[in-house]
Amino acid sequence: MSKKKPQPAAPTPRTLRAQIAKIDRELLDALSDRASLCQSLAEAVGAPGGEAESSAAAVDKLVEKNTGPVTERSVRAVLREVEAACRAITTHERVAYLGPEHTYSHQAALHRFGDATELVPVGAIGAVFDEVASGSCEWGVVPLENSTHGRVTDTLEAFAKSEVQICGELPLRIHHCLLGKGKRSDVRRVASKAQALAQCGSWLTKHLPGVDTQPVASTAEAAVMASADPAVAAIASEQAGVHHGLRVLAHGIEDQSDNITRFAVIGMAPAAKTGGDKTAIVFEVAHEPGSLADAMAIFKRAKLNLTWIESFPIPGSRTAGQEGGRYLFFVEFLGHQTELRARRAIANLEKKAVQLRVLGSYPQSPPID
Ligand SMILES: O=C(O)C(=O)C[C@]1(C(=O)O)C=C[C@@H](O)C=C1
Repeated sequence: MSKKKPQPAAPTPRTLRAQIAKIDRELLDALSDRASLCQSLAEAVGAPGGEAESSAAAVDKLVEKNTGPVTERSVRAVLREVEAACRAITTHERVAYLGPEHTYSHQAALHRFGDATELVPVGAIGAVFDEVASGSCEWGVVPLENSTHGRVTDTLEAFAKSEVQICGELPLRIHHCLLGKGKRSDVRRVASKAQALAQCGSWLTKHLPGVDTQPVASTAEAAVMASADPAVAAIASEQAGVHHGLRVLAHGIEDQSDNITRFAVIGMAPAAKTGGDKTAIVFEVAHEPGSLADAMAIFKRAKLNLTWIESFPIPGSRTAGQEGGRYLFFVEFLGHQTELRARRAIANLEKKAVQLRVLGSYPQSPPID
């Protein structure tokens, strides 16, 4: 009979705790080393410019290497905070977003910039652009488009008037709740940002027929209103509900379960090329037959793959549908504006366009849960 090999003794809770404490000390040492290297880098190259976005792209790449058991979401949150904490030592950056706290824009800003960065709530999307253009904030976070309801008009309108750049994108999964102080049967009015009301349009028709809707400045603003009046329900995030002491009257009320809003990170400095970039431009073509088709043929010839196209009436240029109205076209394609194909296409389009502005090049980002 063969003798059984003696098994090594299973580690005791005490030794396991000691090993965990040792790893924690190593993590702290590594964090201090990382922060010192960031300080040296900042001294060597001067204050960081478009760097926040390439760091975000580096986090995205690193998250792909995660083999578990920690979830992708948690790994991303930890890496983002490490990044933000180290940046906060060398620079005091401010990020404007559509407030008050607990809007989806706030969530997006936290995802990209972490808790260590100063986040500045403002009352309207246009004000986010103003904060960045005036230099009061280095960055802004604005919703660009939604997978269910399409473009965010306030943002496109602001891009039509502003010189700020898109430096990054951040697609965020959006799950709406119906929130209220009382019961669902108490609800006489549903308040929210127009975008959020539209994303839940079918649900509202089916479950609250005949109840009025009220568009307000943001979903969190609606949560504030609902906290003051049981007859008002808000469509907002669960976090907004928790913050304002509201009950969740219904969960996941978005009409499409895969509801994603793509946010843009805006700033004044262009983002560096990462190799996996997109470029957004806005242009106007002459109001004559074939001019838009000619413009689009330029992208075909340059073999530039389009990822977004949107037409937008120039504010104040005419009455809707009437002859003589002027339109802006927002186009996004794969590639960085410094690459030869993109440079050629932009130069050719500039010759045909009445006006053209490159909104920016930025790293492609995967959706965040
Ligand atoms: O009101 C908010 O919470 C916002 O951040 C704005 C906004 C938007 O206008 O698109 C952002 C994401 C959601 O799609 C709904 C609302």
